[in-house]
Amino acid sequence: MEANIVVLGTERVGKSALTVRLLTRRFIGEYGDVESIYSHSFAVDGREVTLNVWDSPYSEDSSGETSLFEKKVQWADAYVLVYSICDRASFNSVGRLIQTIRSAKVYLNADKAPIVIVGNMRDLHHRRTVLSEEGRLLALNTDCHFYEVSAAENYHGVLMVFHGLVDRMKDAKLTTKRPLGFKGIVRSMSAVFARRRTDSF
Ligand SMILES: Nc1nc2c(ncn2[C@@H]2O[C@H](COP(=O)(O)OP(=O)(O)OP(=O)(O)O)[C@@H](O)[C@H]2O)c(=O)[nH]1
Repeated sequence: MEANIVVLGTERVGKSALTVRLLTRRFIGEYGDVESIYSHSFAVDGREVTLNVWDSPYSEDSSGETSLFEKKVQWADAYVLVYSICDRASFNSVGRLIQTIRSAKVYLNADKAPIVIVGNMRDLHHRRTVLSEEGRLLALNTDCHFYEVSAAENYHGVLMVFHGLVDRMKDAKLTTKRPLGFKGIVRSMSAVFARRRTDSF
C-alpha cells in the first residue's frame, strides 16, 4: 500500500516537527522553511506501507484556493491538520481547512479521504488556550479523527496519528501514486537539518 498524506496548518504549529518525528524519531527544535515530500516505509500486519508525507511551511495560500494548495489537496489520499493547543487562531483555521478540503474532494468525487485533526504542543499545557474537548467536538462534528500530541516529548503519539490514518486507508486501493507534475520538490532530510531555505514555488 502506498498513500499520500498532506500535513497542513497555520505557521509554527509543529507541522515539520511532527513530520520529522515520524521519519527520524527525533525532535530537533528548529526546522527550515523547506517544502518537502518525504517517503516513509514500515510494516503493518506483515505488509509494507509507504507513506509520502508532504510538509510545507505555512503561507497565505495554505488557506486559500491557489493552484499549489489545490494541487496538494488533489494529490493527497489523507490529511493531517495541525493546530497548537496554545494558539486559538490555529485551531479556528482547522475548521476552515476541513471545509475547503471537503469541497475540493466532493468536486473530485473523493470526499471520503480521511482527515485527522492534531492538537500539538501538549507539553505546553500551562499555556493552553484550546481545550481537548473542543478538538474532540470539532472532530465529532466534522467526521474526522482527533489526537492531542507533543511532537517535542513523545514519538509514540505522533506514530499513532499516522498509523491511525493507515488503518483508515487500509481497505482503499491506494496503490497508484499520482505524479506531481513538477520536479525538484523532493528534498532529502539533510535539507531539514541544514536549515536550507528554498524558493521552489
Ligand atoms: N514545546 C513544543 N514546541 C514545539 C512542539 N512542536 C513544535 N514545536 C516548536 O514550535 C516551533 C515551530 O515548529 P515547526 O515544526 O517549525 O512548525 P511549522 O508548523 O512547520 O511552522 P511553519 O514552517 O512556519 O509553517 C519550533 O520552534 C518547534 O521547536 C511541541 O510539541 N512542543
